[in-house]
Amino acid sequence: MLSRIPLATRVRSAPARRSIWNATKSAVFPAFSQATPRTASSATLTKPKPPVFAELPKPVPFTFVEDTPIVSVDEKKVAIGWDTQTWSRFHHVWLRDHCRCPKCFHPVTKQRLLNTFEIPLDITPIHVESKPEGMLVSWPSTTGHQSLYPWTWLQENSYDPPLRQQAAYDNKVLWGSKIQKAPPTVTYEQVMQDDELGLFRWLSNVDKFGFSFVTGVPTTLEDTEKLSERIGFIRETQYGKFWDFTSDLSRGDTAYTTMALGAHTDNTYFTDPCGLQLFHLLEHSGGSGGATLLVDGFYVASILKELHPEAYDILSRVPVSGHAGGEATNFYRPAAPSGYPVLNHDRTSDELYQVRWNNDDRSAMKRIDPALVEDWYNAIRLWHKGITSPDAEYWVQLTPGTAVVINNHRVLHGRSAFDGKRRMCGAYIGIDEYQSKLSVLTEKFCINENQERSVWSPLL
Ligand SMILES: C[N+](C)(C)CCCC[C@H](N)C(=O)O
Ligand SMILES: O=C(O)CCC(=O)C(=O)O
Repeated sequence: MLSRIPLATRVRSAPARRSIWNATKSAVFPAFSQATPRTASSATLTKPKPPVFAELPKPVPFTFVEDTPIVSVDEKKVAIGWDTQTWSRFHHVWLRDHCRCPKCFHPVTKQRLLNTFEIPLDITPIHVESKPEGMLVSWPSTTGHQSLYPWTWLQENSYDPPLRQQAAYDNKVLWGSKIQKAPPTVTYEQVMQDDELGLFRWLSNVDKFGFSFVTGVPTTLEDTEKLSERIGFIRETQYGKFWDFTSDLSRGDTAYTTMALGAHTDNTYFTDPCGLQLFHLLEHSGGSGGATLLVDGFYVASILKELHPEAYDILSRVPVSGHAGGEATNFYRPAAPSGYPVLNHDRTSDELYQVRWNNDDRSAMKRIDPALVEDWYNAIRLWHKGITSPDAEYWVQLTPGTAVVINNHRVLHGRSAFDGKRRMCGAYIGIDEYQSKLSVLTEKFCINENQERSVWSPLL
């Protein structure tokens, strides 16, 4: 029974997650069997519920040291003993390059002033001292250069070993169709408040769940545009800046028809697909359908990784290109001639950070390795079964006054076919603008409590 799965499975370490899925693998994932794709009519349509606050992100506490740590120096590195089991090692050249005294690091612009390339690769400290406020390093120099590194900063930036792999405020929660019971929601009034706490709750929802509703939005283009701009400036594209669209094929895209659109992410034809996508249904009269579909791509990917690791690997390796070619005056395709994989991972942490999937906009696979063609088609078939499974699909009927913002790098969206007059407005926001606003609000409410950004900020 699906009900045995917690509403939203907090992403913890893989073993913990695996134990949840192993226990219910057969019961939970008919998705990868012969599930028949559903339309909104076979789904239980719901309307967004009253506000559900995701608790604000709590910083992962540093392992504060009882007394000042032990430091020891060899010819290449400084070793710091946090406790008898935990040590970090920092190369001398790395430490010198990361000095943040006002001569080496601009205190206002937070930019490096030091000339990295004048640091001798074999530089070695004259003296290293463990002090209550941090590690004090004295360097060979005519001016007696000293660097003081705070202990929390050294823990944050420890790379050998990484001590804080997971970003201190990364609290992603993967979800399936059961999210419908308590979808992340804030109110327009909260979001528009001057103190920005409501805005932080909204973006914390998006950071955690990949989407969030906003209820009580005035049903006007102007107010919806203002709501979008609370996050950051709107990204203008070939579809315009703030869009107001309907099924008139005014643009060369099936979004401007009454057709159903399967779960997809937008802009797979851009090198940098938009980060957030806001939708606000202004009107739907004289017809039915047009329900909105949301699917957590990270959730489906983690199940695929569990059940079909070989398919997950193919989707993570084989690049796919896309195009927007429906208008004579423009033609879009990504900078990488082969495109980008469906599943994209951070190069060092291997964390999945972006899903790119729109089978309608996919271009001819003319650069695919012939040896991978059959495996790739098998892999996308498994992916399709996952994103169209009853376990993953969350269908919701938007109504005027409730907007939804979606992280287009994680959550796929779609809609059921419709008839009648349907008018949707919304906007794209770049992923960097979204993450910048979230970082600033995290600093304000979780790190600095409205203080000025320190040169030792964990964000730098
Ligand atoms: C959102 N708006 C209606 C303006 C444009 C929709 C573009 C849809 C396009 N096929 C894509 O997947 O990016
Ligand atoms: O019309 C809708 O509800 C969504 C359209 C869509 O998927 C898009 O614009 O990308």
